[in-house]
Order: sequence, then C-alpha cells, then structure tokens
Amino acid sequence: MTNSDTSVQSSAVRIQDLGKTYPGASGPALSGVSLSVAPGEIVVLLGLSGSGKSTLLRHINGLETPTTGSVQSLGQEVTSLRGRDLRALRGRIGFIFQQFELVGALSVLENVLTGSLSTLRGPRVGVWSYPRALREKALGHIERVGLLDRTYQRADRLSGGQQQRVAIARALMQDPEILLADEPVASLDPESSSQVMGLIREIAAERGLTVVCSLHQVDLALSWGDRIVGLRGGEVVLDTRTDNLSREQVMEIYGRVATSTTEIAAVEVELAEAREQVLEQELRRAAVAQNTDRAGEDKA
Ligand SMILES: Nc1ncnc2c1ncn2[C@@H]1O[C@H](COP(=O)(O)OP(=O)(O)OP(=O)(O)O)[C@@H](O)[C@H]1O
Repeated sequence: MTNSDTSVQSSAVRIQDLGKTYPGASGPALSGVSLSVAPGEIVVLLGLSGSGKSTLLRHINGLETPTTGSVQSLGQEVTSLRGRDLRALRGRIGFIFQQFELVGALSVLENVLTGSLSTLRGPRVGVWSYPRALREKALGHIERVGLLDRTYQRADRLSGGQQQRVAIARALMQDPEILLADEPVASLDPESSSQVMGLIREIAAERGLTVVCSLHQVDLALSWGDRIVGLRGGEVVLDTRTDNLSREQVMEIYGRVATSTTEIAAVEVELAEAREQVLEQELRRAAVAQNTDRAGEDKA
C-alpha cells in the first residue's frame, strides 16, 4: 500500500529517494525513502527505536543533510537552502521534542515567548523585554493549551503533560505551517499522552497545520493519525490511511518484525532507555528542588 504519489503542487512535504548514512556508521539510517505529505494531513511515523524516525523528521526542516535524494518542504528544496533562507524556512516549521526542551527555571510565559525569538533582533531577558503584542499572543496560546492559571509558574514545576503543552504553545508562536513532533509523548503516562495528542490534533485542525509526528505506540498512532508511515531499518515498510485499518493489520506488518531476536533485543533496549530517561528526569527534578530549597534557606 502506498500514498506516496500525492502530486507535487499539493504537497507540504515531498521526499524522494532519501538516503542518509551518518559519518562512521556501518549502515544507512535511511535508504530509498519517498514520501509526500499533503497540507493539513496528520501523518504518524511509526517504528521501533533506531528505525530512522528522528532522522527523517530532522531532514524535513534541514537539521540533517541527506546523503542522497531530495527533500522539499513548503515547496522549497531544503538541501539547497543556507543561512537566512534556511532560517526563514525553519521559522515556518515548528518542532516539538520528547524531552520538551523548556528552560526549567523560567516561567511558562517566558518559555512560550522564546518561540518568537527568531522574529526579533537581539537578546531578550524577562517577559517585559518582549513587545506587548507578542506577550498578548503568548497568553492566547497559553490559554489555548489550558495553562492560563500556570502562566507565571516555573516550567520545571509542571507535570510532563503540562510541560509538553507549554512546548506546543511555544511552537505556535512561530505561526508554523508544518508541525514536526519527535516522540512527543514518549515520556508521558497513557492518559497525558492521549490528552496531548488530542490537543495537537485539535490545534492542527483549527489552523490547517500539517503534522508529521513520530510515535512507537501502535494504538495511539491508529487513533490519532490520518495516515501511518511505518519505518523499519531506515526503509518505509507501510504507508496507509488509518480509516478501516485494524490494529491487527498494523501489527501484522509492524509487529511481525518483533518476532526476530534482533527486534526483540531492540524493544528491550528501548524499554531500558525509557526507564533510564524517567529515572534521570526524577533525579534532575529532585536536584532542582533541593537547590531551590537551599537557596530559599540561604535567603532566610
Ligand atoms: N547523529 C548520529 N550519528 C550517528 N548515527 C546516528 C545519529 N543519529 C542517529 N543515528 C543512527 O541512525 C539510526 C536511526 O536513528 P534515529 O534516531 O533516526 O531512529 P529513531 O527511530 O528515531 O529511534 P528513537 O525512537 O530511538 O529516537 C540508528 O541506528 C541510530 O543509531
């Protein structure tokens, strides 16, 4: 099954025969990937750890350079852009990450405002250094993601789901036409995961946003995406709309690979990494809390 024949004119993203081999790597991270994404479409990249999802996403906004092939985003050949032109294209493409990438010590409002930095000259320190129009815009986005009552709270005092909502609001400051999301709910519990994914879907519909999002949970991909692109070993092994697609059909293609010893090992590594990340996060939170308490005691 393939949907990769969407016409050039109607594509928000058009990737042709993309190959990527990282320097020093024993094999390619991506090979022969062709994919077109229509404006307003919500596409899930589904695959195990190491299947090439992040690498593919990072080519769409020019964070990686292909070894072979072509990547067009919003009608522009990304590989031919440099400097200001590349920055201008990136300004039209929002990116949200698994680890949220917020500045923990800053307030929700300040984090959201940093999403507009690419449109401003010079550094900004503090909320009041941003123009009033941007402050109002940021408040609108904070309200949209349901965090108005947390506007002045430190980002690292929020739950994972709330932090990802802040990251969504920050991405909206760019008025993006495409939103890329790299495992946005991998660090969240199932309930927060579906809330965050639901929010992204609603916002995408309101704004006609094109979304390309990597996930490794089959159920979430099925309930959330318009279309699933399955990656395995850097190649597209499935490309289909989710209507009328059953979990069993996806598992037949996606799950079948997990019967081999290598793939089972990959799943185990993935779980171990996820556990480590949660532990690391907890330790970081505890350290920040301890430092803050100490600072409070010193002042007192
Ligand atoms: N900067 C890099 N340098 C060398 N190899 C890399 C680099 N980034 C990724 N790789 C390798 O490329 C392959 C694809 O990695 P990628 O991160 O794109 O997969 P993924 O599906 O997003 O996995 P995950 O869900 O764990 O992030 C893996 O074998 C990985 O080790």
